[in-house]
Amino acid sequence: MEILGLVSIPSWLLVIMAFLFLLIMYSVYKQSYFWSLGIPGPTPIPFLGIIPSIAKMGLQETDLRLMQKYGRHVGSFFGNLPQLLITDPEMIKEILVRRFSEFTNRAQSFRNVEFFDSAVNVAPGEHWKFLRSTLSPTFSSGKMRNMTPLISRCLEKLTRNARNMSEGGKSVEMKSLFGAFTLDVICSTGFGIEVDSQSNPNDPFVVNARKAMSNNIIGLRILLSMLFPDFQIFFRNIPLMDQKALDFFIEATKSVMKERRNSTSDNYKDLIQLMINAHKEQSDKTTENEALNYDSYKKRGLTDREILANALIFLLAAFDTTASLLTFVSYLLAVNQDVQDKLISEIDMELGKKPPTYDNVFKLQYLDMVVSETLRVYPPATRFNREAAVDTEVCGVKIPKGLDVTVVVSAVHYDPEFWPNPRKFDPERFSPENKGNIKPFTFLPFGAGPRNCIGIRLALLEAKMAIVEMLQNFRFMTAPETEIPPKLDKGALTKPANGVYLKLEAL
Ligand code: HEM
Repeated sequence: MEILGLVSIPSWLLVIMAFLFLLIMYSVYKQSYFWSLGIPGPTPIPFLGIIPSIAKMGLQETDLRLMQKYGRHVGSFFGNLPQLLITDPEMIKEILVRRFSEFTNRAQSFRNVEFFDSAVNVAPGEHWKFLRSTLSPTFSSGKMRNMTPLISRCLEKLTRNARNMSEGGKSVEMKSLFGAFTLDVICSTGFGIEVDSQSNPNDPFVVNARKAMSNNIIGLRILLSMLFPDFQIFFRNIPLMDQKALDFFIEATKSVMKERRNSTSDNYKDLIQLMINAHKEQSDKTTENEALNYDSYKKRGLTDREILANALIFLLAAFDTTASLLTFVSYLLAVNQDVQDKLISEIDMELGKKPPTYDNVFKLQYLDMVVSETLRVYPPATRFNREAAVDTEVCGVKIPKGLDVTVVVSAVHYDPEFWPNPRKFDPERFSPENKGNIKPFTFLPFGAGPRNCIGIRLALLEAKMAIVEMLQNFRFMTAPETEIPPKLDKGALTKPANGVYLKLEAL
C-alpha cells in the first residue's frame, strides 16, 4: 500500500501495526479502570502496570512505596489486571469479616478449572464452604496432638542433618536445612510417607515436590492472565504446575488411598486418613455432578478428586511458608543474641532437655512472642486476596463486582502508625502487657476471618517444636557469609534471595 504516493508499506506490516494499535488500545482501556472510580494509584505502563517496579525492587518494596505514596487504598495494575491494594484495618475488617458474604471467594483470575478447582484455597462459594467445613476438623487441636509423634520423627532427622552440615565449623544454609524439615513434616503428616529430604534428595517424592513448587509454568499462566484478563477462558487449560510432578502425586496419593481403604488399622493419624474418614459413609454414593448447593454437599463426604487436590494444596501451602518462618527466626536470633539468650533460658527453665510436644511448646510465652514478631517482620505470604461478588462500597470506596481486592500484609506490618519503628525486631510488642494495644487487623500473617489459613495450628506446632529442638542442641551465630539484612526474593513469598548462612554452635 502507498501513503500519499510517497512511501510504500507492505500489507503484512500494516496488519501487524493495526494489531499492535488494537493491543495498546485494549491496554489503555483496561488501565482506565481505577481512574473512572476515582481511586488513587500510579499511572500504569501499558501492558506492564507495576511489573517493571516489581522486577527492579521486588513486590514487597513496590507495595510499601505505593502505600506510602498513595495511602491505604491504591488502584494498581499487574499487567492489565486491576488490583485494589488495601492496608486500612477498618476496610480489611469489613472485607474479611463483616461483609464476608460479599467477599467469600479468592480472585478467580489465575483459577485452573481442571484439577485445583476442588482445592479449598481455590474453590468458590458453596463448594468452598463445604470443603472448608469438612476439612477444618482435620486441623483441630486434638488431631494436631495426635500428629506430634510424626513431627518428632522429623525433628530427629533435623538435628542429625544440622550436626552433619555444621561439622568442622562449616556455615549452614538455613533455608535448605529447614526446607528439608518442613518437606519431611508435610510428607509424613499429609501423605503418611516418610522421607528424609536432606539425606535423600533423589527420593522421587522429594524430587517431584520440588518440581511441583518450581514456578516456570505458573509464570506462563500468570503472564497470559495478567496481559489478557478478559480472555482467561483460552488459557485455563495451561497447567498450573509441572504435569509430570502432578501425575506423580496423583498416582502416589491414589495408591495411599487404596492401601488405606483396604486396611483395617486405625493407627493412621495423617491428613490423608482424616480426609478419607470425613463422612466415609456417604462419599461412595456421591457423584461429582451432584447439585452444587451446600445442603446437598453437606450430605456427602470428600470425593477422591477432592482428597487428591487438597492433599496437594496442603503440600504446596505448607512447605515453603513454614520453612521461611523458621529461616527468619534463626536469622533474627543470630543477630539478636540477647533475644536468643532469653529464649534459651525460657526453654531451659520450662523444659530442660524434655522433647518438645504439642502440650509443652504452646505454653512457652517468650517463644510465642519471638515467633509472632518474626511473622510481623517477615510475613511469609506478603499478599492475599478476595474477589467482590457484587457491586458494592466499603468505607466510602466503590468496589465493582469481580474486582480483585488484595490485602498487602507486609505494608500493614510496616505501617509506623500501627507499629512504631517498624523495621526494629522487638518481640516485646507481643508481651502480655503490650499485646492488648495491638490494633485489630494490623497483624495478618495468616489472614483473617472465615477464610484465613486453615493450617495455622500445624504451622505453629511444627515451627515451635523445631525451634525448641534446635535451641536445645545449638546456638545460632552469624557467620562471615551472613547477609545482614538478608536480601529478599522479589516474589510474593518472603524468602531470602541468597539464602541465610549461619554457624550452629553446639551446646
Ligand atoms: C508459616 C506458615 C504459613 C503461613 C504464613 C500461611 C499463610 C496463609 C495466608 C496468609 C493465607 C490466606 C488467608 C486469607 O485469605 O485470609 C493462607 C491460606 C491457606 N493456607 Fe496457609 N500459611 C502457612 C502454613 C500453612 C500450612 C502448614 C497449611 C496446610 C497444611 C496451609 C494451608 C492453607 C490453605 C489450604 C489455605 C487456603 C484456605 C481457604 O481458602 O479456605 N498453610 N495461608
